[in-house]
Amino acid sequence: MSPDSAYVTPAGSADESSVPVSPTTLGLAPKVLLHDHLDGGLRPATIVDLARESGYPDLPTEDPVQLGRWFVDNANAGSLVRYLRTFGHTVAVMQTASALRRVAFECVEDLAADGVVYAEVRFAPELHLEKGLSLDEVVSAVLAGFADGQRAAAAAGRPIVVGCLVTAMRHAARSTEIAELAVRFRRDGVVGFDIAGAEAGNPPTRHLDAFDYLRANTMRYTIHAGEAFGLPSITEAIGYCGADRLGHGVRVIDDVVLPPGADPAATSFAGAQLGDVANYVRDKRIPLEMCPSSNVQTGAVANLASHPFNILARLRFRVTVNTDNRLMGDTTMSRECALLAEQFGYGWADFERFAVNAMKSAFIPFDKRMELIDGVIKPGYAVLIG
Ligand SMILES: O=c1[nH]cnc2c1ncn2[C@@H]1O[C@H](CO)[C@@H](O)[C@H]1O
Ligand SMILES: [Zn+2]
Repeated sequence: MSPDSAYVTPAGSADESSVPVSPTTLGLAPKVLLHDHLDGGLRPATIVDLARESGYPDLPTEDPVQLGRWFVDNANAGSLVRYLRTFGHTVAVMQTASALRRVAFECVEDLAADGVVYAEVRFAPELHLEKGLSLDEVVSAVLAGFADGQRAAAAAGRPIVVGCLVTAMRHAARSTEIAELAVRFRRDGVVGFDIAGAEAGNPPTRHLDAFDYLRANTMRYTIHAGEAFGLPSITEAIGYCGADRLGHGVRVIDDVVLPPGADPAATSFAGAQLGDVANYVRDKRIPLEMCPSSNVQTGAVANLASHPFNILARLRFRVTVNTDNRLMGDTTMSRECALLAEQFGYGWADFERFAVNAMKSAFIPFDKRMELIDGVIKPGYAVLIG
């Protein structure tokens, strides 16, 4: 998509003083990102540097442009399991404190440059122990990089607040240890916990001890659910495991019956019938961390046009827009917004709602969320709406 192609905001959704919604202006809008993987967002040139430094011999190419292409091509796999294989190369070069700190710093720099004002970035500490770091050393290195990045972004006039989520891999058996790690670092920048990895065959109920521990310690958590696997995974994540948010959650649409012939890009879905699970998710305002491009890449949806984002947004589920993996999707937060604008005709009021939804759903304290909503997000969209 060319950076200059502007869309026409649908008639009636904005007045004439409004700045047009385009990839460029979306880059300026204050955005809130809740679902972004640290090991899915490296700059290709950094991977090449780190591979050279550490003697990692297995990169498919040392040309950063071709390497970036390689990740996208291989992540366009139509299957979550194949998509996840590409992480072998990024995780391989993130095995020292200095590499982790650099990747975390650059992540914050890239998000701030894209107009993200609040982000929760996640990664799985257990994957970064190959060269002898301890779990605590891994988390400390990443938090140091986030702190460096936030200082640099503020100095550059693009302030951003970043919280860290620690992820446990759902096929492994370390989730309680990782939950304890999250709680241990709660005063230092870890704001929550997550489980990720191949969904089929690894239901969230395998990790009930970890979720019990987190709740007993009043720590918040999200669960990747309803991405590669259907509604039962969502039912487990919320009903048995008590997830505060759902990573993706797209399959909640399986519990919504639309009137015959409904167009997924419509502006209203009057007459839609929600089942018990969909009602529970909507009634309890359980945030859906939706990642449009990633869902197409893994085959969770056939294409963007058939993505349930718009249906769920119009039915007033608490939808949020996210990147998942910027490297594998060759994407950014503003690009994900631009794709949605193009597909579903969203204007600034919609993007403001998605940003406020995400900010309300963040795992930082209420007063900090309100500061960002009232002090940054609302004034930012007021300028764009005109
Ligand atoms: O969309 C996803 N679904 C499930 N797991 C994922 C997704 N994206 C990344 N990871 C997994 O999370 C780990 C920690 O960041 C990554 O190493 C990858 O295996
Ligand atoms: Zn994810």
